[in-house]
Amino acid sequence: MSSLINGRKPSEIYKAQALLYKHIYAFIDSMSLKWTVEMNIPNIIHNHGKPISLSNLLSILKVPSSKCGNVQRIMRYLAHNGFFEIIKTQEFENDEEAYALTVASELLVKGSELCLAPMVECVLDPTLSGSYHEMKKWIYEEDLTLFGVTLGAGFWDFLEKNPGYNKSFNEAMASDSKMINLALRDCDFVFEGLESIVDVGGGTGTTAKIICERFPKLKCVVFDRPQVVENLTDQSDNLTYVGGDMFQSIPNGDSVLLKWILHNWIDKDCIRILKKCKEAVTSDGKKGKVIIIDMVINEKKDENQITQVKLLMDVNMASLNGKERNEDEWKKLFKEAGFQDYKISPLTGYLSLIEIYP
Ligand SMILES: C[S@@+](CC[C@H](N)C(=O)[O-])C[C@H]1O[C@@H](n2cnc3c(N)ncnc32)[C@H](O)[C@@H]1O
Ligand SMILES: O=c1cc(-c2ccc(O)c(O)c2)oc2c(O)c(O)ccc12
Repeated sequence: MSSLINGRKPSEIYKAQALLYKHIYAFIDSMSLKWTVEMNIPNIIHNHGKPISLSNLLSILKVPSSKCGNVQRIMRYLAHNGFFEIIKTQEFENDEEAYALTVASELLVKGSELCLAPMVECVLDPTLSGSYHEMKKWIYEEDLTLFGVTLGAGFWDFLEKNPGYNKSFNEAMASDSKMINLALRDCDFVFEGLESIVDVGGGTGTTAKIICERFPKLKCVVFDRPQVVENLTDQSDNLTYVGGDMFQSIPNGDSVLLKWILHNWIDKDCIRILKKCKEAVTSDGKKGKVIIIDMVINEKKDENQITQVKLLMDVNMASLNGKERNEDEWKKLFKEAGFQDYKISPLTGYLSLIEIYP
C-alpha cells in the first residue's frame, strides 16, 4: 500500500492538483472563446457550408506560417471543450483534420437568429472582466460594488457616461433576449388574455418585440433608463418606449415584465421595485400580475451543471451588488412587497418564469 501524506492518498492529491490547475487556468477558457469570436471563426466555418480543413482555415485567416501550429492547438482545445467537432476524413490531403460547428459554436455565428457573440465581447472586455482582480478590495469596501471599486461608479452610472460600453452592454442583453423567443413558445398561457404589458428594464426592446409579434393585440411598453430608450425609433401601434426610473414610477398596465432585473439588486431595492410594479398593475382597481424571468437556485433538484451556472452567475451578480435567489428567498421578497401568491414555471435550462399576484 502506498504511503499517506497528511492522511491523504497520493491519488487524491493528484486529483486535487488537477482540479486546481483546471481553475487556475480557467481564464484561458474564456480567452479562447473571445479569440474565436475575434477571429470570426464560427462565421468562416458557417459560410464554408461544410467542415473546413485546417489549411483552408489558415489561408482564410492569413495566419503567418510560424503561428499555424498555435491555431491548430487552440482549435483542438476548443474542440475538446465542445465548441468544434474535429472531422477526420480522406477528403483532404495527408488526412488533414477539418472543423465543424457544434450547437455551442453555432450560437457564435454573427448575423444568425440566435447569436451570443455580443455577450462574449461585452463580458470579456478587459476593463469589465479585469475588475475581478479586485475581489479582495471589494470585500473590504463597505459600500462599493465590485464594478464600483474598479470603474469609480455604479455600473449603471458608468454605462451612462460611457456610450461605447452602454451600446456593448445593450447588445449583449439583446442577444440573450433572443433566446426567449424559443422559450416563450411553451409559455403562451402566461400572456393570453392580457391587454397590456410593461417591460420594466426592457433594454432596447428585444423581448418586447418578440412578445408583440406573438400577441399582436397586446400593447407593449418598453420602460428603461432614458439614455437606453431615447434614440429608439421602431415604435409601432402596439410597441412604445418610455424613459424613466423604476424606483420612482412605472407606467400602468395590466401586467409588468421584469426580465433579468431583480438579480441585479439587493433585497431592499427589489422590494422597492416590486412595490412600484404592484402600483402599476393595480391601478384603476385592476388586479394584474407581475411576470419575473430570472433564475431560481435549486441545488437539490437541478443537475450539477445547471447549479454550476446559477452559482457562477450569483458570484457574477456580486459585481453589481445583485444576487441569484432560491425559492424561499424569492417568496420572502414577494411577501414583503405585498404580493399574495406566486407560481414558478421552468422556462429555459436555467431561467424560470415566476408569476406573482397582488
Ligand atoms: C440586465 S439588464 C436586462 C435587460 C432586459 N430586460 C433583458 O432581459 O435583456 C437590466 C436593465 O435594467 C435597466 N435599468 C437599470 N436601472 C434602471 C432604473 N432605475 N429604471 C429603469 N431601468 C433601469 C438597465 O438599463 C438595463 O437595461
Ligand atoms: O450576463 C451578464 C453579464 C453581465 C456582465 C457584464 C460584463 C462583465 O464583465 C460581467 O462580469 C458581467 O451582466 C449581466 C447582467 O447585469 C444581467 O442582469 C444579466 C446578465 C449579465
